[in-house]
Amino acid sequence: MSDLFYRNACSSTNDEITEVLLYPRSNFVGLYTFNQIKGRGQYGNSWASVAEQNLAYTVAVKTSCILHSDFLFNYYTAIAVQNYLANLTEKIVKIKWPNDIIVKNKKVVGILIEKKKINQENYFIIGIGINILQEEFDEISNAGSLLTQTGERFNLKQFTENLHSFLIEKLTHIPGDDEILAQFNSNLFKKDEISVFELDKTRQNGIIRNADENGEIWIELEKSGLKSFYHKEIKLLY
Ligand SMILES: Nc1ncnc2c1ncn2[C@@H]1O[C@H](COP(=O)(O)OP(=O)(O)OP(=O)(O)O)[C@@H](O)[C@H]1O
Ligand SMILES: O=C(O)CCCC[C@@H]1SC[C@@H]2NC(=O)N[C@@H]21
Repeated sequence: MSDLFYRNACSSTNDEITEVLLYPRSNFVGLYTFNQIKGRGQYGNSWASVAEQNLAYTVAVKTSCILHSDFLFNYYTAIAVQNYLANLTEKIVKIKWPNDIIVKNKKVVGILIEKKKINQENYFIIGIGINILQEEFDEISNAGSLLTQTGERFNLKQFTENLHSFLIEKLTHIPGDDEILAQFNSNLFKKDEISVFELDKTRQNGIIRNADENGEIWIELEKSGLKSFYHKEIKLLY
């Protein structure tokens, strides 16, 4: 059983879902809008949305339903969204570590997972922003939408309802840690390709090898060999 709520406008769906969860609900509660006004990204960044073009969606899941470590749960959410998009398009859909979704080299999806206690219950609050119909990304150079990257115009409401059902199915059947890691690594953006990174304010070439069970990424760097990094210790430039 699930509930999916719609609002004409929201500040942030990750914040407003708290109000929805004050009342007894099913195990998976979704809230979405096509007009998010104060979207939040990772590390306190803001998440930009153009009204009636992009989706802001949050699904809340009781943490008691989830046995995995936080970052494996993060990885699994990214896999689920990647799978959903890959089923909709022939274009290449990848996961940029740790959890951005890239379609044909542009960031189309951002995911922000937070933990909150509401009414004595602990939740994973999974916020997913998807650029769907937006055509111009003047200030965000690496961003794109499903329209710019696939040429397809998806119906916003249908897209959201199908996404919600798909995610619930995925979150109801979470595989083991090894399987999550294997699926994550097989969809990793730039895996085994020469890339340019920024590390300690300098640039160097390297090759992404794999994400591991500790939440680190292993990169073979031209100058210092194979090393592992946590998020924000190294930046993939291109
Ligand atoms: N609608 C949007 N689509 C794509 N990116 C957006 C959007 N709105 C805001 N952004 C922000 O643009 C920035 C660029 O994304 P990018 O993936 O380069 O940053 P990042 O996630 O901080 O990078 P990294 O994980 O490599 O350190 C991010 O801060 C992202 O949150
Ligand atoms: O890449 C990122 O920085 C994460 C962006 C997450 C954006 C989504 S949109 C729905 C939910 N509500 C928010 O305020 N943020 C998330």
